[in-house]
This record gives sequence, C-alpha cells and structure tokens, in this order.
Amino acid sequence: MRKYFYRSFKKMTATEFCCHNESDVLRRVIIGSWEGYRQSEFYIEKVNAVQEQMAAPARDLLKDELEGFKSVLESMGVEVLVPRPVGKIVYDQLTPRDIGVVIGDRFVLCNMRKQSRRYECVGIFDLIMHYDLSEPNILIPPADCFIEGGDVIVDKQTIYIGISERTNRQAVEFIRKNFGDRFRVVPITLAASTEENLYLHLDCVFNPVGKRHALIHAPGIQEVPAQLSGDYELIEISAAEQAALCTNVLSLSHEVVISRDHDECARVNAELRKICSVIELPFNAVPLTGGSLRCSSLPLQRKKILTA
Ligand SMILES: NC(=[NH2+])NCCC[C@H](N)C(=O)O
Repeated sequence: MRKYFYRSFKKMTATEFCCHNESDVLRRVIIGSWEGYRQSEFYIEKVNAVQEQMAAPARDLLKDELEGFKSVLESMGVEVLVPRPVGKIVYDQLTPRDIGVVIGDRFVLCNMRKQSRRYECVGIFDLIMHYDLSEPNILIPPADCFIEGGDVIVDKQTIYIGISERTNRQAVEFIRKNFGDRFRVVPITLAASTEENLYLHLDCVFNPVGKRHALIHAPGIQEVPAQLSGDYELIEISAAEQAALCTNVLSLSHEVVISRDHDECARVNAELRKICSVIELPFNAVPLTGGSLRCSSLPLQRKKILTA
C-alpha cells in the first residue's frame, strides 16, 4: 500500500473548485432540493427500478430530511448551497451528485442518460459559473460521452469510473484525455442489477472512507480491480445493506462521516465507528427515489490535506 501523509495546504478562495480525495475536509457543497419535486405529472420519468417499485416520498418528509442534512453540514462548518428549482420540466432535483463532478480543480458538467435529468444542471449554473476568464475550469464532455457523478470517485491520485447504465466507455476516454496526466484512471464495470439489488452508480457499491478504508459490495462489480484491495482495507457490505444504500455515506473528513440512521445500516455504522466518528441521520425519503447521502450532495471544495 502506498504511504500518504497529511498536511495543511494553501488557502483557497471561496469559488475555487477543489476535490482530490473522497475524505478530504469538506468545505463547500451543493445538496438536493425538494422544492419543485414532481411539480407536473407530465414530465415525471421513473428513471430506475426503485422508483418503479416504491411510492414517491412525501414532500414534507423530503423537506424535513434535507433541511436536517443542511443543518448538520452547517453545524460542522460546511458551506451549503441549494440548487434553484428549474421548473416543471425537471421533476427531481434531489440528487445533484450526478449532474456534475469536481475533479482536482475543474468541474465536469455531466451528460445525463435520462431525458428528465438533462436540464437538471440549469439549477446549479448560478453556483458554478464564476467568471474567472483566465481559467477554463468547467469541462463539457463530447456528445457521445455519458457520464454521471455517482460513477466518479476521486481518491488518492486515482479517478475510479463506474461503467454502468448511466456512464459509458467514452467517459473513461474523456477523463483519461483531460486528467490522465495527473491522475491514475481506473474503470470499474458494474454488474447487472438484480431484482433485489439496483447497481445504479459506482457509489452504490463502493466508497472510500477514513484514511485507508472503503465500503464495498463486491457482487455489484463485474471484476474487482486489484488496485482496490491493494489501496484499501475493504469493508464488505451484504446484499440487504447494499439495497439500503449503506455505501452511500458522505465523508466530511477522514475523521467524520454522515451515514443513514436505519436498521439495515446499523452493522455498517458500527464498523465505520471503529475508524471514524459517524453522524447518523434519518434519511428515508430520498432513498425512495434511488439515492442516499452521497447522491444528495455535490462537493465543490474539499481542503486538500492528503498528499503522496
Ligand atoms: N449517485 C447516485 N447513486 N445517484 C442516485 C440517483 C438516483 C436518481 N433518482 C436517478 O435514478 O438518477
């Protein structure tokens, strides 16, 4: 295993993009917005099996839980931004993770597979367009490249990319071309979803936590790359735990993680408590749409303190 050490890094301006590690200290994040959820029946597209099978969450519960998420983040010193409701053509802005991703000091604006999510990014334009003309820091992938942020994990000088229902091989080429000089790029092909388990994005089956651990549901990956067992101490997640989206935690640092307070996540939370502190949050509404805490958050800035 490679050795890493921690040190404090240069000061960042408020608008700078910065994400080098999944568990660097979170400074600035966009979270899901419940406002405008399912405004117009006409534009609703059930985009995954969970949405097909479950009743849609109540707006009041979405509001309470997302406001609870915001309060916890703010109490931990994180600046929280919320997308502006786009309007009736976008029925769901609960999981901003997928519409963009910060890699290093650049923002990739994602090409979404599902038509109902194609214009979701309009809600975050005000939050990402900073007019520093010296720096082309927002990348737009080519038209044949589908990529969603839930399939992209940046950690320890590596970009892991899930090849999934939503992200294709062209995404790997695009990422290699733009970031290959600075990051190792490791594609991970997800297994086909089963009746019980939806393997929608990489972060539903794999997620680094703490300094050197990672949560993993190996059956959700076609072939687990050797790098993963080399780089991490892996914590295995059962099928029932995967279905409850137990991998989908949000790291605030390598010392603190926010996880779902749910019976099915109790064992995983106990395992996590051995390596960091765990803030357990009631979060049952967004998971009825197929995402959990990682999906409901889009980090724009993490203080880079882990260097090789
Ligand atoms: N990063 C994630 N796992 N996101 C989950 C997204 C759920 C969302 N409703 C969709 O199906 O597109």
